Amino acid sequence: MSVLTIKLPTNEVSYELKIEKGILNRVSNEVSKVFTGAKIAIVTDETVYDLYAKSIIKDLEAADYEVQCIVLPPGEQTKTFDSLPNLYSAFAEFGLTRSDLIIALGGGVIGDITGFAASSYLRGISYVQIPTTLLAQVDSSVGGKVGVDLPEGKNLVGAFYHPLLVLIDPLVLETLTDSAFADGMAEVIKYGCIKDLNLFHRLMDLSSRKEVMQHIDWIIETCCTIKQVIVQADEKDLGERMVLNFGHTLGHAIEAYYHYKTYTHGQGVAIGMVAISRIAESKQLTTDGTTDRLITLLQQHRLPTELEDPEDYPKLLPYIKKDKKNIAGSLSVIVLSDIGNATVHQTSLSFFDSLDTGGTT
Ligand SMILES: NC(=O)c1ccc[n+]([C@@H]2O[C@H](COP(=O)([O-])OP(=O)(O)OC[C@H]3O[C@@H](n4cnc5c(N)ncnc54)[C@H](O)[C@@H]3O)[C@@H](O)[C@H]2O)c1
Ligand SMILES: O=C(O)C(=O)C[C@@H](O)[C@H](O)[C@H](O)COP(=O)(O)O
Ligand SMILES: [Zn+2]
Repeated sequence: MSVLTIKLPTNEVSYELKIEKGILNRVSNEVSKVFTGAKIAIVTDETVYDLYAKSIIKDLEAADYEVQCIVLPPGEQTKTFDSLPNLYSAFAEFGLTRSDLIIALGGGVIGDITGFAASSYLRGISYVQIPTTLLAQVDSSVGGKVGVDLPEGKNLVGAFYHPLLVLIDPLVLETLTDSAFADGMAEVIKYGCIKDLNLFHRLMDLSSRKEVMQHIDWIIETCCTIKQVIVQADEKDLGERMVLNFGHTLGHAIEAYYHYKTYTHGQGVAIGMVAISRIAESKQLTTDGTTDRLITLLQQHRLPTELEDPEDYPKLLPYIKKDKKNIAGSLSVIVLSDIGNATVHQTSLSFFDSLDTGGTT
């Protein structure tokens, strides 16, 4: 088992990320080390419920916890404000108190909405993340960003609220669809781009999902370690943490413009990383050839690199304006100086003037 400890000096929060094949068989044992209450509400989606929730419920009940499972529809459409009242009511009907626990069992959608519900129910109740997608295991379950989407923009309502514990079982990745697996690879590739040339090179040597899975423990640990270091240095996203948003200014705009139906988060980020790199390269902010290297790697891992309809690029501008990194008229965009090195670049909307061609001038 690999254990990473996230320590946040600002408010003395500290929690462990445990990565181990088969750890899902011992949830009650791991939970009992950090939680002494009686009731546990599990929030999951229909797909994950059928695959994994039933045995976890059995295990927790056998350990004498009183368990209630709340099952939401799968997909990004669930990560909205409208899903919250049902969640809060289910917690209240179950009689969940501040000494009880919520478990988020699922991908990033379940982790984000459940974490937000946990942050606000009774003004804050403890929760545990059990991420079941690659994306959630390398990114969304770590670092405490929780929230929901609005039609106006992605993650526009949320909080920083850290879990008590994160349990990562790489075995559950076997049941992901190829598309969901590729979504996670978009964030893995992002880590290589922003911080780790060695990771980028290793990913170039892996061309199939099977090959990636042969190195999955190392990949998850490497990504989580990068995120751990960044989050510890800048928990509230005021500086260095913004590099984790590489590709997201456009990615989030893409998701919102298509009403969270056409492109997944991973796909949006993949297309966003390419477009921003093209623009930055044309402005000599990024080393020549970087975008081509990125495109090759993304395609190798079955990710899109362009919008299907290039005429839609300029339509993203209204959403770019609403990006959370924009403060008092100044836009922060994340650019790579080269692979492995990202910086926060202060600019204005004119940075995106060549967006009508996806960044190609
Ligand atoms: N909080 C953060 O720091 C952070 C970071 C990155 C992404 N996110 C958010 O995460 C979300 C995307 O997460 P995602 O890609 O995990 O999507 P998701 O949660 O929608 O999961 C994708 C699909 O996989 C299914 N699934 C989950 N686990 C499975 C398993 N083990 N086997 C088979 N099917 C499984 C789900 O039912 C769903 O249909 C976005 O909303 C994004 O904004 C948040
Ligand atoms: O943890 C972070 O910080 C990130 O930016 C990670 C991103 O991959 C993630 O998609 C996050 O939810 C984006 O946050 P937002 O603040 O841009 O909504
Ligand atoms: Zn992301």
